[in-house]
Amino acid sequence: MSMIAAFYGNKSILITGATGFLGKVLMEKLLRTSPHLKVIYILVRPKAGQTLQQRVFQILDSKLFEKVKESCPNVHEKIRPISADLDQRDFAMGKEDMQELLASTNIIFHCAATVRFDAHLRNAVQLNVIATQQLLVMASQMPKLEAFIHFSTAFSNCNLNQIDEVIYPCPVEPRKIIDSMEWLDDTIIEEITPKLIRDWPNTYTYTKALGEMVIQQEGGNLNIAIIRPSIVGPSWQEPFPGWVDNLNGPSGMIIATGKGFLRSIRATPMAVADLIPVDMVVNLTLAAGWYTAVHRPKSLLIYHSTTGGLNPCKWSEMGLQVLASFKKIPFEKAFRRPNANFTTNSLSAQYWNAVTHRAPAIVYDCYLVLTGRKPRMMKLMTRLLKTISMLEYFTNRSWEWTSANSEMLRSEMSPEDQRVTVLTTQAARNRMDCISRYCLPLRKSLAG
Ligand SMILES: CCCCCCCCCCCCCCCCCCCCCCCCCC(=O)SCCNC(=O)CCNC(=O)[C@H](O)C(C)(C)COP(=O)(O)OP(=O)(O)OC[C@H]1O[C@@H](n2cnc3c(N)ncnc32)[C@H](O)[C@@H]1OP(=O)(O)O
Ligand SMILES: NC(=O)C1=CN([C@@H]2O[C@H](COP(=O)(O)OP(=O)(O)OC[C@H]3O[C@@H](n4cnc5c(N)ncnc54)[C@H](OP(=O)(O)O)[C@@H]3O)[C@@H](O)[C@H]2O)C=CC1
Repeated sequence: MSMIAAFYGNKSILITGATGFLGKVLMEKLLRTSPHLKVIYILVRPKAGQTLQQRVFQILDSKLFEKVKESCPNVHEKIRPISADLDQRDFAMGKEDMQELLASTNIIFHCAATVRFDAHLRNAVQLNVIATQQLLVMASQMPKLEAFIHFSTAFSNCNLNQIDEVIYPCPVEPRKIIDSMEWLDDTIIEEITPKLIRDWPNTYTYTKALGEMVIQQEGGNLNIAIIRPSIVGPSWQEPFPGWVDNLNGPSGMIIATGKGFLRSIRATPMAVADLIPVDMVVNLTLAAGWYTAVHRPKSLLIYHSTTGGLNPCKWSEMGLQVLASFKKIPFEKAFRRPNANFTTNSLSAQYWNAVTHRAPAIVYDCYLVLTGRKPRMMKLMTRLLKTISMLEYFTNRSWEWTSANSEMLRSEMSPEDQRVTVLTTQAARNRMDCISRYCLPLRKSLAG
């Protein structure tokens, strides 16, 4: 039997961000492979008029959980949602809930974060730094805690080119940033944000770097590991190939290409597109949780969940795959026939934006107005161009991530675990497979 799966049997596990993309896949895999685990506590906030229970029910009712429900029909009983808002002091949690968590938790997976690139620095600091700090305080009061696994990103140090599995210091101490957020007003924070974040491209990557420093400085004697995935894409194998449910990263751009909205993007064709399927990230996470708890490494270990260093895939390869896939199976009701190119300088990008994005949108909106309908294409294009401009930083650079810890982890796994738990290394060998799978699930789940 898998030692990792057996390890999680009989454990009480706390997951933050379980309603998010990675958190859901993590929860599913735990329930499917370790059906004897005691309980999974998930910190959930009510949202969009839905109660906690409605949110959890909707997640468990989704296709992602079909397989686990076959093998574990009482899956609802294993999940204990706890009302919590990570933006609030003590997470606005009830006293009894807090006491239960403190007394019972064996493993923490901290996935919650704001992943928006345009988040206000105050919000990004609150969730990606202060909430992490608060969770560490909680963890230090948990007598049964065996491991604390924190999700960061491979891009937390994207201001560097060569990134090792270590924590790099930030120019300003996290504590100083946290303190300043208390007395500075929003407008001043907006004004000083570019100066604070320096050569980080956005508040997301910057606050993830600060979050790592907080973990290092305030982790105390806790058994901690940090997972740094690169660009997380649809599942490769588990629970079935091609699951994805959001438009983050390349997904939204691929849909926009398939629908004929996106005709050009500023990208360096030879730059590496470091994509990692979500199930590989989850496999690495569960293995790291097991290793951290059982082997109790002397220092905090960081695991890169990346593919580029092993078998790099270029944006040009990805682009060709995407176009070939849409040629084979096109979207219904596309705006235009999918056809796109990469531009490499900002002048030609501006030209293509005017000619292939804005001009057709204006013409189409005029047509809508003339036929008595509401114009909408220019609004959509403006949003798309804003998103492209935020992603450009990542499509025009390459990074090298080392992966010694991930390789060490694999060598520590039992032969059975090595067989059933596909980590980054093998995923990289099948990268084209992962990429071509991007299009089909997106079409199925998001097109409309
Ligand atoms: C030579 C060959 C040539 C071949 C050529 C081929 C060429 C072409 C082929 C294409 C190839 C591929 C190239 C890909 C490049 C991508 C690079 C990715 C790099 C990523 C690096 C990531 C590194 C870090 C990884 C990490 O570490 S963590 C995760 C990273 N974090 C993110 O990825 C969040 C980013 N995003 C945001 O930060 C926010 O998106 C923001 C941007 C602020 C906007 O924000 P805003 O304008 O407000 O818009 P949204 O809120 O997004 O959307 C508002 C509403 O529109 C909806 N909608 C959004 N899109 C779409 C859509 N398309 N279609 C329909 N609906 C949509 C949405 O559903 C929502 O609907 P509603 O809910 O309102 O009903
Ligand atoms: N996706 C990717 O490409 C990558 C992700 N990562 C990291 O992985 C982790 C998970 O990312 P991903 O799943 O994609 O992100 P999602 O945006 O899909 O999920 C974020 C989760 O955090 C929760 N959350 C946000 N704010 C609060 C709050 N105030 N109180 C309680 N919960 C909150 C969300 O809850 P709600 O549903 O209520 O909004 C959601 O469950 C993050 O730490 C991210 O930095 C790293 C590299 C790449």
